[in-house]
Formats: sequence, structure tokens, C-alpha cells
Amino acid sequence: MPRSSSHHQRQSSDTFIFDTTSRGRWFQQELGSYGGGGGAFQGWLGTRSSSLRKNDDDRVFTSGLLDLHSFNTELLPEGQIFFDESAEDILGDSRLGTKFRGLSESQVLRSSSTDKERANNVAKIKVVVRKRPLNKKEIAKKEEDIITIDSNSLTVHERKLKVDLTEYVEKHEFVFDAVLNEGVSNDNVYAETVEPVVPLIFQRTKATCFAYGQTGSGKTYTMQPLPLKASQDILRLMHHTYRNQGFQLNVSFFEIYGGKVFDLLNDRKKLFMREDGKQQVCIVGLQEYVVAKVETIKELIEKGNAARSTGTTGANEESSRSHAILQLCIKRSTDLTESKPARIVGKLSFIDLAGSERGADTTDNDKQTRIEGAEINKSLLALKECIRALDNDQGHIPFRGSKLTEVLRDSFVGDSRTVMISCISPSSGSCEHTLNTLRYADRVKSLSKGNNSKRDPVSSSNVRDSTVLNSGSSILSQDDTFEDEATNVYNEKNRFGWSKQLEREPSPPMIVDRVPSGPIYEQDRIRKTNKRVDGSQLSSLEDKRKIESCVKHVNPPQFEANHSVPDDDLNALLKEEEDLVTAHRRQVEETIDIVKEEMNLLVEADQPGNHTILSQKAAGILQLQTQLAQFQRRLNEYNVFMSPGNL
Ligand SMILES: Nc1ncnc2c1ncn2[C@@H]1O[C@H](COP(=O)(O)OP(=O)(O)OP(=O)(O)O)[C@@H](O)[C@H]1O
Repeated sequence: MPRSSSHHQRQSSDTFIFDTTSRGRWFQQELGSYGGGGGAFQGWLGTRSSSLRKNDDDRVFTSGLLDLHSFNTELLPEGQIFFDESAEDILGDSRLGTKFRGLSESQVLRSSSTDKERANNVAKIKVVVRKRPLNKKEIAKKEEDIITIDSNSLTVHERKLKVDLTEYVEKHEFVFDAVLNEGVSNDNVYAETVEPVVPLIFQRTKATCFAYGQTGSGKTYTMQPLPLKASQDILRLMHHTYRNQGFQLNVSFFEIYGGKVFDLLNDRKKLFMREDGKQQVCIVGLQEYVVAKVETIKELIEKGNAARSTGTTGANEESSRSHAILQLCIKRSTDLTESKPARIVGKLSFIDLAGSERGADTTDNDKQTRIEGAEINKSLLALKECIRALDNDQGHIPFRGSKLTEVLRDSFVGDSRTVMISCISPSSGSCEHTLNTLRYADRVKSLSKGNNSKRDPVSSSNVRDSTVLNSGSSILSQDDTFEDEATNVYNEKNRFGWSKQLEREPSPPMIVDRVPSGPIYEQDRIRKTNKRVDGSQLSSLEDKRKIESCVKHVNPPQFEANHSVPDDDLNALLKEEEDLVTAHRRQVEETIDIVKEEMNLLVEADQPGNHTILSQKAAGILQLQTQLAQFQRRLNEYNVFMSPGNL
């Protein structure tokens, strides 16, 4: 499309109107400047091609600046939504320029209050989990389905080996707003997630729906059909319930890749974000399309999807390496004869987040992939923080934590709704990722003030129930003891509002599962008190160590009161998690020292039965050393996070 370098008003944006008579041709039309003017809006939805021509002087339109807020933020006064079941379809209706008629005042009030009631019934934050079926690769590798679902609760059955190589299953139970099993169709996913939100966007609500989960867990599969289905419903509402009321549907589609914004509907044109004096975020030159038909939206979505950045990860050959954001914006022009630009009424944003695989999984990948991973993780962390701040009605919302949250800023203020769909793989090979995803979801859920009180205690701490398959004793069977002790010791909240209990499970890139987090134990070294010991005597040493561990602890990292600078928040958050990992690492090192001492005692004791115990302990040490290596990798990942270029 031709462009000129002519000056343009900062509030104008490229808006395209689809010509319903000539499929596939787009007409670009300038919306007019901020505050009106231009009268160029007469050719919108449903008008015939004759009115969809360029301006008479054949002026070429420049790429403008789409202010996501400014020229649309003056929202409709309450009670202006009218219902007229018998009116004609909004499209092609020549009466568009007239005021709405046909309803009595009482009808209007009734309709409005019904909609408000409905709006109040839709939770501010809804967390839904979707389990996908095992895929061919997983079946070929004979991986098991380790997820069971019962209504809105879900259990992960994690197979674990004790240090003495006995196997047991650790159950992790979670409760969410909804849990969808592998048999659930995309239609049902829509009905459970977005459908209830759609009517609200005609009521001045901004809603965000995003999918979260490890690479290959089904985020794109889940997200892709949603905007289309939502558009269908929106258009249906516009054509029926809200017909002749001046509503229009605008579509834009862009991605955030490596901290940069690209327009997926305009040849991946690089876009820039600006913040105006009112701290409103604008994406300069983002193209918006005014659409009236579902087929058109389908074409746009396909076009945008084809332009997305994908790469290959270990788990998904066509992995999304970017966050893709598709926005359906409802605007309204109350009186078209007054040539005022349409104003935003509500907005529905769909975000297909990039895969949340951790640094540890990307060791084989190149630097670019690792940096992508760090960038992705940073935005996920920031997103979680924003949702938390939002739901706690916190004055300060750390939007600046990432480009993603900056772009979504307007979806976090005012009357907003957030739907998070956590996608999980059922396979045993993805167990740790699945737990990470569920913990992230659990945290998002727990962020809700409303949810805290209603929350099922079972879900709040991923209460565990370890079932021993093949019992055996081991000094290193720590999974079943430390965490519970830790929970009892600390339950106060840190400055981010998380209880230490929740903090035991760090954010996605840093999940440490096998070693207890939370309180940091200062473990006394076991002294050699007895030259002749056997395996059974060691258990008393173990008990002693546990008791001492429980009593002697140092305080977890403390942070100063909340600062108002957003980046400081994120930095502090990352630092806090880094400290936790360092603490875990130290604890593992100390455990290794203790086991070595015990092994020395066993060697010195030189009893016949001790050889088996010794080899079990050696295996245990190997396991712990593997954990140490993992910690190191995760700390390296943090270094990428913390590097000045990334924060
Ligand atoms: N619920 C499901 N039912 C059937 N197949 C599914 C389901 N979810 C995902 N799949 C299949 O699994 C594969 C990976 O899914 P998808 O690309 O959506 O993962 P993703 O989470 O978006 O990955 P990435 O983050 O790497 O982009 C695809 O082939 C997809 O068709």
C-alpha cells in the first residue's frame, strides 16, 4: 500500500475497511484526528463499495499512530446500551446515522441492569487448565499419562525414586476454576473461558485471555480458534442485540518478539510504542481493520498467524517464540453524522504466549534461543506481577516489567477481566514442566483477593500426599519431611504479598522441586561420636539432623518496603528468587557433606551389611550432584535475566 511521508496527526491510525463486495480487497481510510475532523468516517461497516473509495483528492494516507487509549478512552456513559430485538441487521442499514429508537426507558434500564448483573457474575480472574492428549512421540516413548481430573480438581502423579532406588508416587493436587480433560473440544473451551466475557465488552469492560504452558502443551491449538468464535458472538450481538447502535468491530494483530513489536497484519512492520502525557501506551502505526464478517476475521487471523515468528524447541518443532496479541476492539460512533471518530467501548485481547520452557531445557540451544527464553520468562514473570497487583487493587501496577505488560496496560486498568488457560501435557516426561505450569496458575489464582477466602485449602499449597510404592529408608528421602516442616515455620507474607509457603515454589524458570525451599536451614555438621555404627544407628543421626534443621534456621531473604519504581520491583523479585535458589543450592551442598560424613562412618564401621547402604548413599550423592548442576544452570539463566540489557 502506498505511503507518503506527509505529516500526520498523532492520534490517527491506519484503519482498513473491508469491502464486502470485493473479497480480499482492503481500503484504507484515515479515521481523522484526535478530537474529530475530517468527516472521513462515512464509509464504515456495511456501506457499499461506492463509499469505500479513497478520499476525493486521492491523498495517500500515512501510517498513523494508534493510541490504544487516547482517542477512545472517553467511554460511553452508563445506560446508553439499547436493545431492539426487531430492528434490522446493523450492516447495510441506512439508518446508521440516526439515534437509537424503539425502546422505552424502562426497557433500557432493565436491559442495562441485567447486563450489569451478568457482568458481576463473571469472575475478575478465571484460571482454567486444559490437558491435551498424549501425542505420538510420547506414546512411542511409552510415556504415561500422569494426570487425573475430577471435576475442577486435578492430580499430578509424580513418580519418584528415593535415594535407595525405591519408587514412590507423589501426588500433587490442585483446584482451579475449571479443569478440562483431553476429550474437551475447542468449542467447549470457548464456552468455559471467553464466551461469558463477550457480552461484557459491550459494557465497557476490557478483557484479556491468555494461554500459558510449556512449549508443545497446546497453547496455540487452544488459542487459535478463540478469537474467531468470539468474533462470531460479537458480530451476532452487534447485528441483533445491539443493532443500529453504531457499534463496530476493529481487529488488530501484532507480536512481541525479543522485546520488539511487529505488526502481523502489515508485513511484520516494526512498530514503536510511545507513552503520552497521560501515561497511555500507543503503538505507532498499528493497523486496525474494521470488519463485519466472520470470514474476513478468519482471513486476518490466518494472515497474522502465517507471519508469526516460530522456531524449533526440543518439545515443539514449530514453537511460538513470540507473544502474539490479537485484539478485538468494540468501538462506537453514537452519531455518525457528527463525524466524530468512534470511541472504544471495550476490548478483548487474546494472547498466545510464547512457550514457557526453562533455561535448563535450552542448554542445547544456541544463544539466540536462550536469550529468547530469558525474554519470554521475564514477561511471564511481569504478567503474573501485574495480575497480582491488579487483583489486590494495588495502586502501583508494574506494567513496565516487560513490553508485554506495557502493551496490555489498558487491559489491566478499569473494569477488566482476565482469563488464563494453562495448557499441560499429560506425559510423565513433562511432569516437572506441568508442575511448573500448575504452580504458576495456582499463584495467579491465589493472587485474587476474592479467591483467597473461597479457596480450597487443598489447592492453596499443592498439598502433597506421597504414596510409597516400595518402601525403604534413606537418609536422603527428604521430600517427605522438609517441606512440611518449612511450611509450619514460616507463613508470614513477604513484601510481594506471597506467603512463604507459596514462595517455596519459585516462578516458572526457577522451579526447584526436589529440594525444600522457604526457610533456609543451617545444618549442624554431624560429629563422629561413635566409631562403630551400622545402618540402623544412622537413622537416629538422621532424626537428629532433621530436628536441628527445624529449630536452627536463618531468616529468608528480607527486602525493604515497596519502592515505587516498577523496574525495581521486578529486579527485587528476581533477586529474591535468585536468593532462594542459592539457598537451595547451599542446602544440597550441606546435605552432601552430611551424607559423606555418614558414609565415612559406615566405612570405618566396616560391617557386612553396610556395603549396600553405602552404594545407596553414593547413588544419592550422585542425584544431589545432578541437582547442583541444575541449580547452576538456573543461576546462569538468572544472570541472563539480570543483565542490564534484559531488565
Ligand atoms: N487438546 C489437543 N488435542 C489434540 N492435539 C493437540 C491438543 N493440544 C495440542 N495439540 C497438538 O500438539 C502440538 C503442539 O501444540 P501447540 O503448537 O499448540 O503447542 P504450544 O504450546 O503452542 O507450543 P509452543 O509454545 O512451542 O508454540 C500440535 O501439533 C497440536 O495440534
